[in-house]
Amino acid sequence: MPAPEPTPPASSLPAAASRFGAHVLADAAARVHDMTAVTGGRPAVPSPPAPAEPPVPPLPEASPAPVPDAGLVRVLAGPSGLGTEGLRLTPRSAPPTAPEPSDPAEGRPVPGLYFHPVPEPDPVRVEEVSRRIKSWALDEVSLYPDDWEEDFDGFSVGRYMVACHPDAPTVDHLMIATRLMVAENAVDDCYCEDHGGSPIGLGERLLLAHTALDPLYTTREYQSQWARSLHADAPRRAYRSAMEYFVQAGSPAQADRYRHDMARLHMGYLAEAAWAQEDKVPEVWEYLAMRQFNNFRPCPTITDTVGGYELPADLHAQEAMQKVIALAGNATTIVNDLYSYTKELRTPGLHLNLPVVIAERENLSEQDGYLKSVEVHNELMHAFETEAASLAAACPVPSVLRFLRGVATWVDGNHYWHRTNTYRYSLPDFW
Ligand SMILES: CC(C)=CCC/C(C)=C(\C)COP(=O)(O)OP(=O)(O)O
Ligand SMILES: [Mg+2]
Repeated sequence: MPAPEPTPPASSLPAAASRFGAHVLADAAARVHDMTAVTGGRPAVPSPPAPAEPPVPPLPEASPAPVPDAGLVRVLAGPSGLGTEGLRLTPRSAPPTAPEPSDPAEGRPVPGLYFHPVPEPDPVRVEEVSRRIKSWALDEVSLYPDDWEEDFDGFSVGRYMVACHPDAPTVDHLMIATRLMVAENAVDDCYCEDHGGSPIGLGERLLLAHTALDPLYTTREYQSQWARSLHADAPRRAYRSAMEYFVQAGSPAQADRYRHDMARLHMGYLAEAAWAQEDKVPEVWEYLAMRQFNNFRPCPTITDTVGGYELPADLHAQEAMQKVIALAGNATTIVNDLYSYTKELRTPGLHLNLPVVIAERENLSEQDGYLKSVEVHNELMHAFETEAASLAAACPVPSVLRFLRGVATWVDGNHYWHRTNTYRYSLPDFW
């Protein structure tokens, strides 16, 4: 992949530097000027079995330069609520967000949900990603037995990832996200949920699988036993292989960011499992805390790797960015609670999700628990957009702006996938 063209930092950098600490922004600006350093020292795309790249039509958003397109304008536009006027960078009359899909896929949105439509994902890319991910699943990691094929296809991971990463420069970049998404779901399904999962012994399984992401370093005798264990089951094979590709494509800091996000995810799975073992329905805030960890966060936070650039670690670590990421992850995950509500009602036992927990803990009907969850989601989305707009204004470094745009696009693509995945999800009859 050719290195992206360097983009000069925005002219307001000195003003932002006075608020953020000159060293942080000076470092960031230096890295933005030297974007080739980001991809120049390592392969831009993973090298394990590298199939030939088919011709992919260039996408309108493929430019590495964070020019304010519709997605970024929306981030920068911020919310419209009381007291948010000062945070908005574009006038309230800013043009509408994303174009309406020309040939909309099926599936209706949750009534009253605050979301942004996305353009239909590029069908050429969807087909190619779908073809390659199946070949990876079957030939490289032996992910599933024959009778799971329908569920694998019904998950439509190609459509999901193409919708969430429209700025990926190549299909190889999209595959980085797609493998990880499939591996993450294999762990959830096989260790925690419908495909043989259980809360019993989950801590052990998750910890051992985590070492496929964050390797064990030990004595020679035990090192080889550990290395063999990574091939022992489908979730570990998938984590190991997907991480190998990711590490080759990203920087050490990006890999470390991902490992940290996955440790968060595994901690969230454990809290959910503990409540299942105890038959406990947590308080609503406790559920929301668990769901901030058992969360889609590891997916939007790789948007820079998939986009072929890097958000520097110090800009990723700043508190305002962490808040934006957490709010985005929480909004996307409550979207899952809403769209998967009926699927989860059908599973044995009480499957916790926000509508169920609100109804139970606040003595509401199922319908009112659901409708209140829609409001919770909408407030999270507005808070995400407010905080993103505020950060974009305060720290207008090109990689920050592009990352914020990538996270916002992921949020919208995630909603699109949930809405249109009628194989997996259906809405309750509440309206
Ligand atoms: C892709 C990824 C990081 C997933 C981690 C957690 C996860 C599986 C979700 C946030 C989705 O929630 P849930 O387990 O409820 O999924 P379904 O409702 O079964 O689709
Ligand atoms: Mg769910």
